[in-house]
Amino acid sequence: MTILTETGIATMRICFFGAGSMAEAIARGLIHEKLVDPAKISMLNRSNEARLAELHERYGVTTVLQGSSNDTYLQEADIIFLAMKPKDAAGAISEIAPLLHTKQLIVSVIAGLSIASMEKLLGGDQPIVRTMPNTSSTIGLGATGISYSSKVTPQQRLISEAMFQSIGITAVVEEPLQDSVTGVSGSGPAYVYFVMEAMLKAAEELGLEPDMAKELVVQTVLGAAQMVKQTGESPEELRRKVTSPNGTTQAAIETMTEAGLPEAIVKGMKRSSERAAEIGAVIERSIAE
Ligand SMILES: NC(=O)C1=CN([C@@H]2O[C@H](COP(=O)(O)OP(=O)(O)OC[C@H]3O[C@@H](n4cnc5c(N)ncnc54)[C@H](OP(=O)(O)O)[C@@H]3O)[C@@H](O)[C@H]2O)C=CC1
Ligand SMILES: O=C(O)[C@@H]1CCC=N1
Repeated sequence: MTILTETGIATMRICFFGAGSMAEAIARGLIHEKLVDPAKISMLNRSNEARLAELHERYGVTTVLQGSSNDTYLQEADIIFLAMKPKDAAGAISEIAPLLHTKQLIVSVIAGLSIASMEKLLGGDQPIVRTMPNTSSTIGLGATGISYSSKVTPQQRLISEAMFQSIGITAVVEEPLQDSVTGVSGSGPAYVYFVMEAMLKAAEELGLEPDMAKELVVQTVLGAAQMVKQTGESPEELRRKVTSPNGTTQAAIETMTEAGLPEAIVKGMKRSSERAAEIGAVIERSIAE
């Protein structure tokens, strides 16, 4: 608590530029963990008023449509989260660049968007934090990769890490590794949900009622993740303990291996990482043109 108080974060105004799923996950976490008062948070989007009304209702934050009459939220914020889709990022960031000043901390969650591209778009000397969080931040179980531009001060690093640690764990990485973090934990929750979807489908095909199937599958995934965390044993060791020689699990694992499951997961994760780099390159080219 002392470190958080020292950073002065409780007195800071935070503006989310882009009010979608990721912005909500972070804002909810910060509010729920009592790191920031909702009165200090503003959330802006481009057109979706119903979404803004929902966020205001749910969290008590100030919500506004981005536009000239609302510039003040961006101008007065101490911390600005950039949280729109990558395709909207270049246009949106260059539009607000003239409003910003160099004391503001810019925190991006945008996949692929490099610090160099943001520096070009902002055209100023703002300290920039590039992050790759995930949606589990909503319940305080996020995993966020963090990289800093050379302008970020030690105090601003503390603030950034405190914010993301309040909603999960953090890993400070060299910027080139952010695309790898995207492939691992940024997109990661979706892989687990994808596996769960298949497990649910199979459970129902095996005759279980949907509600019961869901309860069994969720508890199995939760228990398995907690086993890795709490026992300190590797997933491989734990898998071996489930697998009796010539038993049911061995039969399942052999079938899944023959069907190419391990390779498919590795290939998919590498593709996510590669896609993050592609997205970043597209933005970079659009700025250069
Ligand atoms: N979802 C995830 O799991 C993760 C997402 N990310 C990154 O987070 C970013 C946001 O993703 P996500 O939250 O899923 O996206 P969403 O589509 O849910 O939200 C994007 C938001 O940005 C707003 N927006 C778009 N253009 C502008 C603009 N010009 N000015 C102001 N607001 C604008 C949209 O408003 P409107 O609807 O009104 O246009 C919308 O509220 C992406 O860059 C993604 O790469 C990172 C990690 C995980
Ligand atoms: O799918 C995406 O592009 C974003 C980035 C990581 C998770 N969701």
